[in-house]
This record gives sequence, structure tokens and C-alpha cells, in this order.
Amino acid sequence: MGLAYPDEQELEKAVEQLVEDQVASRIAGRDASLWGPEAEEEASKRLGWVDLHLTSVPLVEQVTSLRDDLRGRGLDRVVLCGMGGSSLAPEVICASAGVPLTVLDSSDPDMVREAIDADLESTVVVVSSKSGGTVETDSQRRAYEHAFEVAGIDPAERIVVVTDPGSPLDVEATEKGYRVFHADPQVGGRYSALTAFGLVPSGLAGADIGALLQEADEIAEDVAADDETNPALVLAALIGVANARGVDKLLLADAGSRNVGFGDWAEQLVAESTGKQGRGVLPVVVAGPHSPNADPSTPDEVVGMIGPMRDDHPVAASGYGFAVDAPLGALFLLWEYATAIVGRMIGIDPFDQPDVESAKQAARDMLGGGSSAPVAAFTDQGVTVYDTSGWLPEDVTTVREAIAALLDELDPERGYVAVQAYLDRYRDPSLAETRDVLATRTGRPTTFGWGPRFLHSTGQYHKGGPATGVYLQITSDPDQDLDVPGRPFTFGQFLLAQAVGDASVLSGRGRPVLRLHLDGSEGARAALREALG
Ligand SMILES: O=P(O)(O)OC[C@H]1O[C@H](O)[C@H](O)[C@@H](O)[C@@H]1O
Repeated sequence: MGLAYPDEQELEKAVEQLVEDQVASRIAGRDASLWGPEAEEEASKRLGWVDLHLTSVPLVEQVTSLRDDLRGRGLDRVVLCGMGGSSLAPEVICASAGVPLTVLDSSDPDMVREAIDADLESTVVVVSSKSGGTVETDSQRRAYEHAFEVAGIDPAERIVVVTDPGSPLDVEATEKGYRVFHADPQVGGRYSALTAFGLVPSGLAGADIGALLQEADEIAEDVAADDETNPALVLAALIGVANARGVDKLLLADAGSRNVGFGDWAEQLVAESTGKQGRGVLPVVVAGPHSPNADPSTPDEVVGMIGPMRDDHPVAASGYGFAVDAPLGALFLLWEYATAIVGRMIGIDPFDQPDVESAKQAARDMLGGGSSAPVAAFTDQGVTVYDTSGWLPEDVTTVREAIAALLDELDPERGYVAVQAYLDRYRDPSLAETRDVLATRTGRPTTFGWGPRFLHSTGQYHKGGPATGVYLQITSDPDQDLDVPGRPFTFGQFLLAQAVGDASVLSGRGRPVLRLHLDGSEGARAALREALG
């Protein structure tokens, strides 16, 4: 089928089919057969999220009492160490509630050092990892343990752990006497907003987590209903039918939602759940309804507006897009249902992430010296240019020409640009504006991700989804590198290995990757800005 937006009748038919197949009630009943025989085993241990509005209720009391205890001891600054599904939900929960939470989801040495140096005296650190083996999170924990010890503070007084029972982190934290919250092992990372992963850090930071569960409870019956008005069915039908027609990007704009930064959470859910086996839905998260890619949009995008809150129905679908909003707890559950249903419609397992490991392995190979160091093409104005696998034409000698050459590789109908900045997002927030600049320049869907954060979110799609992207990596010399205590590498070496490792996997799929490495000077940054525009 060609690239054409589905009409209303097709959408109605798709919803009717979902109703007839009883997809919603079967998800609620944890029917693991919905995604085919190959996905059944994984799905049979990944559907616990349907009942979290009930099963997580006892956590509210436990977290509130720990918060009161910590505050009584003057510990009111909460730092969360965790990647992907272990940090994206608390970030949106706390931002929406207006309570401060420092999210440390990076291996950037400057970012780690700044988080640690800020007010250690009043800090409690939540270390969250479902697997208990994520290297970024492990490294951040080690750095905090070291900092507490140097300051004469017992880490056991300050570190709270969230992990699955029996994980390596669980074992080590228990031995060390840390306070451990066990998460529900029947829930995967990106569906874990209403487990201990979402609730512990948010509750300690001061968000009303009881209200959040209540909000989810209020929509639970609607999203589980085999009914044409079920908002999850309407949302899924729109995205799923469009995808079958080649409309495979999902624009998410904040249109005045009270749920601050919701797009970043939905981005991981949709990209990692659907982007595999050469298929998937690419979320394109933009600031507002008038951002480039939203206005004008491209023919291969479903245009989704998050907000404003509607009284009658959480989802309003029209021929070319939708508006969706609800209280945050309800929105989590609604999108989880919708994403799992889209997974069924496009024929993939929405609960695995088969391509994430490849980049981790490539990073390990780099760190262990098992792969050769990348060779630069040239340096221009403090920016060293790397073209993984040598796709750059030989006569290209400037950053400006290199960016133009990358954009020349874009397919005008299906292609997208992914900017991946392995930098300190708190110090360099304006770099995210690169997205709008390149979206305007190319007229094509453009995503922006901070590395290594995006590796645990859209990273799966970039490696496992349709091979239609061109990739612009930005790396830099840090101000000052930092040791990872007890490890044979520094944070700076690890960060670079992550970028180089991911680039090698992407280029192994035949995609062009351009890495621009800044020497840390203002001149290099200015040269980059100038070459982008
Ligand atoms: O919670 P963790 O086990 O540390 O995992 C953190 C993240 O790691 C991987 O990248 C997965 O692809 C993500 O889905 C997950 O959220």
C-alpha cells in the first residue's frame, strides 16, 4: 500500500476489529497469546502493568513514611540515578507536580561531577535499575558511594535502591545494608511508571503518588473495555492503520498539557516497543504545535497533540491526527494499552528490545580494546569529523560540507534525521534547538536525543526499525574527566565508547553516521552552530 493517510472508515473498521477480537479485555486479563507464538513467552511475564493501580497501592504508605524520615534528617534533595524506563517516568511525574528531582541519566563526566558536587549534605540518592546491570547506573552509584565516603557520610544512610528481586544490584545493596525497594518483575522497564521505579523517587521528591494511582484507577475500566469508545483502541487504530500505509512517524507536540515532558516518556514506550524487525513507529517529539515537523507536518507523520485537557474523552481523533490528554496516571495506562495494541497490529513483540544489546556490546569491545579506534576524516575549526565506514566523499573538507553531505543521503519520502548529542544536557540545553534547525532545513522528521540517554529509548528503533535514518552524532572533550571508582575506565572513556559503539552498529546496517567531535572550545561550538544553519 502507498503512503496515504487512512480515511475515517478505515479507522472505524480497525476499531471494530479490535473490539471483535476482544483485544482490550484480553490485555487486562493478561492474555500473552495476543502477539503471536514467538512473543508469548516474553509477554507471559510482562503484563503486570495492567493492575498496578491496585497492586502498587501499598507502596504509597512505605514511600511516604521514608520521605518523612529523610526530611526529618534534613535530606530533602533527591537525585535519581537510572536510565530509560528507570528514570523517564519519575522525570515527567516530578516536572508535572512541580517538585524538584535531579535526574542523573548520563555517563558524561562533567554532568556526573556537577550532580555530585551540588549539596551532598542534603542529598539522598535513588539508584534504580531493573536488571541491576546497567553500566551507567552502576558507575553513577560507585561515584556517589565514593563521594559519600570521602565526605565521611555512610552511603547506607543515603542510598535507596529500586531493582528486581535477585538482581546483582539487589544482592550487593542488601549486603551493604542499603534500603531496597523491590519492583514488580512482571513489568518491563518502559511499562514501569506505576511500579516502584516511578513511585519511589517521585514520592521521595514530594509528588502525590497516591493521586497518580487513583488517576490510573479511574481510567482502568475504560481502557480494558471491548468498546468502540475505548480511547486506547481509538489511539492504537489511528497509529497502527497509518503505519500499515507507510505513515510511520508519530509527531508528539505539547499543546498545553499539564503533563510536563510527557512526550519524552511516550517516546521510549513507543520507539522501544515497536521499532524492531525493520518495522516500527518513530516518535518525533517537538516543543509545541508550531514547531517544525508539526507545522508544517510531513505526509509520513501522524500528528499527535498532547493536551489540552478535554472534558468528554481523552482522545479526539481526526483524519490526520489526534489530540490526547488526561491526568498523568491515566495517560500512562492509556498509552501502555495503545502501544501494546499497536505492537499487535504491526506484528512485533512490544515487550522486548532485541537491538539495544548490540550497541552495549560494541561499547564494551571499544573499552576492552577489542575494536580499533576510529580514524578521523579531517579537523575543521576545532571540530574533528568522523564518517564511520568512510561514506563521506573525499572532496569534503569542512564541517559545513560534511553536514550537507549527510543530509544529501536523506530519502525525501521516508527518511529522517537523528541528532544524538553525547553532552551535558543541563549545561548545554540550547543544543536541542539543533532539532528545529535541521527539521526546517530538510523539511523531514528530525529527532533529537541526548546520549547515552536516548540509547535506552529511541536507540532500539534506530537500530531495529526501518533503515531510513541519517545520524548526526555530536561528542566533545569534557572539561575534566572523572574516574569510575573500581573500574578500569573513566566516565569520559565510557561515554565515547558508547558513541563510537552505537555508530559502528548503525553503519553496519548501511546507514550514514557523521560524528562531529568538539574540542571543548567556544570556537568549535560556534563553528558547529554556523555549519548547521
Ligand atoms: O532498569 P535497567 O535494567 O537499568 O534498564 C534501563 C534501560 O536499559 C535498556 O536500555 C533497556 O533497553 C531499557 O528498556 C531500560 O529501561
